[in-house]
Parts: sequence; C-alpha cells; structure tokens
Amino acid sequence: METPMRKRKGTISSCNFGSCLSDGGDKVRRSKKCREERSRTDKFGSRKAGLTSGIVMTAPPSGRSALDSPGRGLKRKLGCIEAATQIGRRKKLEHEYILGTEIGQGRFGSVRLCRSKASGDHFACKTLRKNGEETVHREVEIMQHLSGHPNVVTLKAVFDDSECVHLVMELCSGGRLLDQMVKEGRYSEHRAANLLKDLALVIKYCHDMGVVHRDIKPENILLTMSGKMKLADFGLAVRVASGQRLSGVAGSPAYVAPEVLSGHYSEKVDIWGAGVLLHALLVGTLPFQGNSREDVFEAIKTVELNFHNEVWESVSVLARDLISRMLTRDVSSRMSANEVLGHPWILFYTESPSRVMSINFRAVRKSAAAHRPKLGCSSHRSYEEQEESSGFVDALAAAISKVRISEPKRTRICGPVAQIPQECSSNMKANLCTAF
Ligand SMILES: Nc1ncnc2c1ncn2[C@@H]1O[C@H](COP(=O)(O)OP(=O)(O)OP(=O)(O)O)[C@@H](O)[C@H]1O
Repeated sequence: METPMRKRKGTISSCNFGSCLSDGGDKVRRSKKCREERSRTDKFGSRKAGLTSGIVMTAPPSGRSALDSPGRGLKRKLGCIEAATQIGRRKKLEHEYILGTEIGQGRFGSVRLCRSKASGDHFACKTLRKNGEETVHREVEIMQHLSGHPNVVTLKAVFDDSECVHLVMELCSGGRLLDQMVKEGRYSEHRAANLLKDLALVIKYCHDMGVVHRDIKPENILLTMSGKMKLADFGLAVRVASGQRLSGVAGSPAYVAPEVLSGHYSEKVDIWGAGVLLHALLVGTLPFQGNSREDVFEAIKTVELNFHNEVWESVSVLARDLISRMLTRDVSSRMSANEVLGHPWILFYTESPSRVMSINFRAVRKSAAAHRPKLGCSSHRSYEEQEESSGFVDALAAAISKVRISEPKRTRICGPVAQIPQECSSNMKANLCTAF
C-alpha cells in the first residue's frame, strides 16, 4: 500500500546549534490552521522560532489501521483504544489536572507541566490542535498501541475538546537527548553503546508492533530524571503491515534515509536515523551536511563516509563498522534493529562478559570479511583496516576473559573516547552548525 505525497512550503532559517544536530525542522503533518498557529507562536518568541526550514513534504499514513479511515470522529477512534489509557470523553482536562508552565514547544502544539489532582503526580501535557486530518488521531492511537514499553513515553490519558486533543504523558524531566549532547559533547563509546542499545531495543519493539517511527533523532529522545531514554513524538509514525512499503517524504532532513528521497521505503529508515545519531554521539557532527536542505539531501544520496580521517582516530574500528552497516544505502544489507543489538560493539559494552564469551566470534569475523568494502571505501587503508577489523574481533574475544578479572581493561581494549575537554565542545558546536 502506498500513499500520495503532499507538499507544503516553509522558510529556511539560519543555523543555530540546536538546529544542527536537529532536523532543521522539516516535518510535516498538520494543516494550514496549524501552520498559522505556528507562525503566530514564532512571532511571539517560540523556543523553536528560526529552526523551521525549507520545503516541507508530508507523507500521510501508509498503514491502514482500523482507526485510519477518514470521516470517523476522534471520540469513536479513541473508543477503539483499549487498555489502561484513560480517555476523557466527558470530563475536562482541568477537572483532573492542574496545568503548569510550558516545558516544550513543538511545531504542532505546546507541552506543559501538569499535576494530577487525585495523586499529586506530575505529568507532561501535549496539546494538539484538531485540524481535520488523521494525524492527531494516528499519534494518539500509535502512542497508546506502544505504551507500556520501558523506553516509550507512556500515554496516561487523552482529553478531547472541541478545538484540541490533550495528551497526558509521563514526565521526562531529564530533557531532550539533543540538549544533553550539546552540553556534554562527544560520548564515550561505553555511554553511546548503552544508549544505542536502548534505542535499538525500542526501535525493534516498534517494528515488531508494526510501527515505523520515521523521525528518529535526538530531539525526539527524552530522558527521565535518572537518565533513562524514552522515545517520544510519534507524530510522523505510521503503522505498517509486514513487508509493506511506504512512500511519501517524511522526516527531518539530516536524519532522512536516502531511499525516502527516492521513493519507496520500509522500517529500515529508523535504522538509518539511529546510525546518524550514533555518528553524532561518537564524533560530534552529523554525517551528511550542507548549507541548504538540497545540499544535505545530495550528501545523503552521494557522500561516502571516510572513517579514516582524524576525527575517527579515537573511535574503535568496531564502532565504525557498526555505523557503516547502519548507514549503508543498500537497504537489504542495512542492519535490522535485531542485528544492531547483536553487533559485537553493542555486546561488548553492554553485556556481561559471560554472555559476550558465548558469541561465535569466528562467524562474526567471517561476516565482517564478507562486508569488506563497507568500511573505509574512500581510503587506501581500507583493506588494512578491514584486516584490523576482523582481527579486532578475535582480540576482543581473548580480551574479554581478562575483563572478568579487571573491569577497567575493557575500556582500554576498545579505545573509548576520552572525556572531551571543555574547549573542544565549542568547536564541536561550530561543526554541528554547518549542517542545518
Ligand atoms: N513527556 C514529556 N516530558 C517532558 N517534556 C516533553 C515531553 N514530551 C514533549 N516534551 C517537550 O516538548 C517538546 C515538543 O514535544 P514533541 O516533540 O512531542 O512535540 P511536536 O509538536 O511533535 O514537536 P516537533 O516540532 O519536534 O515535531 C519536546 O522537544 C520536549 O522538550
């Protein structure tokens, strides 16, 4: 099942840091009414003012969930939702919650702190204007469908009034991953691997549940007070049947997979987005950059990543190998979420040594050799690096036995990125700003 593509236009803004790791703002989903609302908000100093940009294209849902048929009212749709989410049909939001300050501003609504009158617990309330399109309904339905996974922002209640839909969600008071990346700079491999593992787990869960997120990026990854990651913003997510292909351009420019730009795509677009994020975590820059949206798209379609320049020196060969397999344009050889979870780099940093020892390293080595052209295709060192890559896996196996005795050796073996000195992070910001 495929869907037509609709287009709308916006304006390209100059880059500031927040928008560099972020999308540059391109996503599209809601109606003219919402755009007017947004421009009103931006005029009055929205946090995101100046971040929206460019020609925006939208992809309506391809999945035909029972809830997607046009002409059905939201209340009826919400009535289809089972499980624990409370649907406020008669009660008003204000009857049950006290709304507080604004904690986030999205392009399609605002997010405010709120407190339950009954329990005193705090939540986040996202208010979306109704606009006659299916997108609001879809976001509610998909969030409810996915709620319950530890790495998905839980939807607690939905209130529906004449103008808006209010989503009461668990509060992620640790803020956005994007802001943490800006503040803290490049991540150590240990930290990046643990984050990526959680992300891959939640992407796998989405895909197993028949949902493609389509907007994986650090702005949409929120953190709890204790630092646990939660995938948020399912405004571009769609439900798909097994094997179904999607069409229509949707996403955020810097994170968009090449096949999205050329037509038909699948759930693998989420792996590409996660690969872009991993690149940014480990190197501090986006892999595909440009001075305009078109330049970025061109880079996404054509640029060969060079894993041998100096920014990669402190990054292990295994981490580079994983990124290259997530950012391969050949969709059939791009890893699935499950394969990402089984990659030796993830296992090494996130699993117990005994689990890692059970991996068949010979098989992994064979598979690495089969992918020889992948890593460093633009460098004369590529062959040597590949040898190093496969050899590294064996060395890893041998080293892990020592890890059992002495945990710190683990970090030395993989050559994690050292803590970035403060002065470097400002350079990193400058680099990031060349993207969008
Ligand atoms: N559950 C939450 N807890 C804390 N803050 C949140 C929560 N949900 C959203 N926010 C804040 O509100 C912002 C906007 O939320 P969200 O991305 O869901 O809205 P949106 O309208 O879809 O935005 P976008 O323009 O990025 O598409 C987030 O970036 C985050 O800062």
